[in-house]
Amino acid sequence: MPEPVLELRSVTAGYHRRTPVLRGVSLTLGAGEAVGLSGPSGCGKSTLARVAALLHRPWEGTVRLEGRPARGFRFRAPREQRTAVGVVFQQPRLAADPRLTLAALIAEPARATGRYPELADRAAALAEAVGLSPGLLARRPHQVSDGQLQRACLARALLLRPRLLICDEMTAMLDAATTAALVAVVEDYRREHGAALLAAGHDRVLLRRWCGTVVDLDGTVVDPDGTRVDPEAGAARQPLRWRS
Ligand SMILES: Nc1ncnc2c1ncn2[C@@H]1O[C@H](COP(=O)(O)OP(=O)(O)OP(=O)(O)O)[C@@H](O)[C@H]1O
Repeated sequence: MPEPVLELRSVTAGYHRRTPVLRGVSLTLGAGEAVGLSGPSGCGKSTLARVAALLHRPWEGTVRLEGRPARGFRFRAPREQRTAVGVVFQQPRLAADPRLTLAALIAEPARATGRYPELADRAAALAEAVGLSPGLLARRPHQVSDGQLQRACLARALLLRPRLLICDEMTAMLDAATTAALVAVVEDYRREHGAALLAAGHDRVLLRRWCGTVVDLDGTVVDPDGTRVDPEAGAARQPLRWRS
């Protein structure tokens, strides 16, 4: 059996020691699997996404990527683990260097890993796939809309061909047309590369259509037709324990 792409075991994490946001959360994501993460505002979806992306160090528990324990978080995360995960956040403006043109923004991971010339064609192809014209690619973040900037952020997240894509409320600020376009780009990418997806969001309808399986952070699993698979866990507000 292949190793899961992502495995969180009994993760406890937060920002203030006395009030952890995540308590004993476990989640396993197999290769090619798509799981949606829902739950009320402030329940810890983004925190979980950041732990999984090695951007936030948990206080307890383990994080494994492709079978290997996380060897560090944030700037200490080793490059091969960091680049195995692509992340798109809710607010593109907080995730984009305002000095870069959109073309340079998309190519940023290639430059950071010394693979720029090699991946220049792929960066251009991704820019086209997300619907950015050459005119828009020459602009800087303050000269484009949130939706246009988010398109660039998605292209950037896919550049190094991550095995796991984490979309943390990627479409929360976008209109229906942009949402549909970006979801389609993610789906094409996953079909082509067999990548796994962890998508956090408020829009249960979109998450169900997109991911098939949606898990509430309170432990409730919701299957594609909206039925609660495990109502007991939800009622008891058990920590999330999702294993496919
Ligand atoms: N950097 C931070 N410092 C301190 N507290 C934080 C920080 N980031 C988040 N929190 C707190 O942690 C809790 C969980 O936040 P998180 O953003 O993970 O929730 P969420 O489920 O993603 O919420 P939303 O759906 O509103 O985006 C909240 O109470 C929030 O106020």
